[in-house]
Amino acid sequence: MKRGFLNSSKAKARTLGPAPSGNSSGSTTEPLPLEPNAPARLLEGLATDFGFEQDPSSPNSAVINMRHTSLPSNGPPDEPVSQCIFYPGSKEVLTELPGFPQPLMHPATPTFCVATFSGKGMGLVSTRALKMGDLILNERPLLLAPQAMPIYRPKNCTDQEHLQRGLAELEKHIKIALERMRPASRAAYLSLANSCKKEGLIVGLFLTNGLELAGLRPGVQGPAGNYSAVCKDISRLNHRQVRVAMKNLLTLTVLASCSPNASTSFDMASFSYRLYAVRDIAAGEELTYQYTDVEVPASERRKVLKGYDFVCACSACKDAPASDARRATIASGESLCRALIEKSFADDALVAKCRAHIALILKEGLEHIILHGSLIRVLMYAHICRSDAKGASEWATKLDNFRWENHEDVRALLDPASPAYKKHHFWGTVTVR
Ligand SMILES: C[S@@+](CC[C@H](N)C(=O)[O-])C[C@H]1O[C@@H](n2cnc3c(N)ncnc32)[C@H](O)[C@@H]1O
Repeated sequence: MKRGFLNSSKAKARTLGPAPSGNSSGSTTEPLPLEPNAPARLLEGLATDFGFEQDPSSPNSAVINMRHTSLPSNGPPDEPVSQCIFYPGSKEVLTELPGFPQPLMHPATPTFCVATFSGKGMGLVSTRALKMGDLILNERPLLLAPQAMPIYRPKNCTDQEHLQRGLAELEKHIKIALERMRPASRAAYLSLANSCKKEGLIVGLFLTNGLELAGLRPGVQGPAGNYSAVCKDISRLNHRQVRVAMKNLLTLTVLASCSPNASTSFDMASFSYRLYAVRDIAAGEELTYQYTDVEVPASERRKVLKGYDFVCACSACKDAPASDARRATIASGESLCRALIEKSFADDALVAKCRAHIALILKEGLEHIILHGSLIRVLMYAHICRSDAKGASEWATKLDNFRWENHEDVRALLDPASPAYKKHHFWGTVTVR
């Protein structure tokens, strides 16, 4: 999953993109009656599903038959049913997964609560100390919808008109999804923050609170296949953290950050987001999430965050020249990984540079970025190549904590005495002088 909430209004306009060719159609289907809050129905599986008929009298509406689907869980009756507005084929991507939908997995003891923050509205706060890699929560979306509705674009339609039509189409579909929601889910959706008031309540809430989800539209890469998911709790995550006084543990202090302390992964099999701590988090710390690419300069981040109607006052934004320089160096780290791989991990100077790069990443509070995991991986290999199981297992342990990322399974390498080391194809390939 690509991280980040929806981008700025400008970027949203772009995601409406060129309209696919084909027949035009509209949503003529009457909304289904509200789903009764009946557990028995939940267990019937994928209970309700309907497509949209073509409407030749409405040539400017959707050109693809979107499918409204309720995705119930196989878990306890109070687990939310997700209302989904699918492109054709997306539902099948999910339902063909073994055991779909698999149950959610929850932390053994509660990890967070919702609190109100001055100037930021509500947010999430840790209620206990968390370690890097700890699961904070696992949540199924209230609503999943395309980031932008595929609509027909007449020849002389301006960008602005096209955007407005797309948003109107999106609103039409979200209204149907809201009518199909259980009352508690609908109330949760409607209680979220709206920083896109110009777009109206229904769409504004979607744009403010959606998390991008890619890879669910068969055969389509990029924005035209992307969805956005709105969740009850994860959508409450703010972008910059503050520390709140909790049980007299901490005083109120504004901490750094375009440097989030939490990150998500989307698990298709349970159709849910998992939120993980990306570094150790103290009890009472606000949980934060990145809304925009944090490797770009502060001025670019500011433009995106303007779409969310706030100016980030974190230390990286405040001391932009120094932080931008460090982040530019960090962004160049991919070439370091490549160079070390090209040298078959044998170059000690490159190994030292990778370590220094990780130190810089930690200094900037960018533990969650993909590059951090990549550097740890190449260092783990460098130790395996030098027949150093102890050193390698320390990096493997760090990599194993990257639960928010899909990386190779390193569990067999956590114990330095594991026989997996001597069998590893890199074992002993570099001679230590
Ligand atoms: C996805 S919502 C986050 C939850 C929201 N605070 C609430 O009350 O539900 C995004 C909105 O939260 C607010 N927000 C998030 N991070 C912020 C920050 N660092 N400073 C000020 N406002 C922030 C902005 O209004 C933003 O549009």
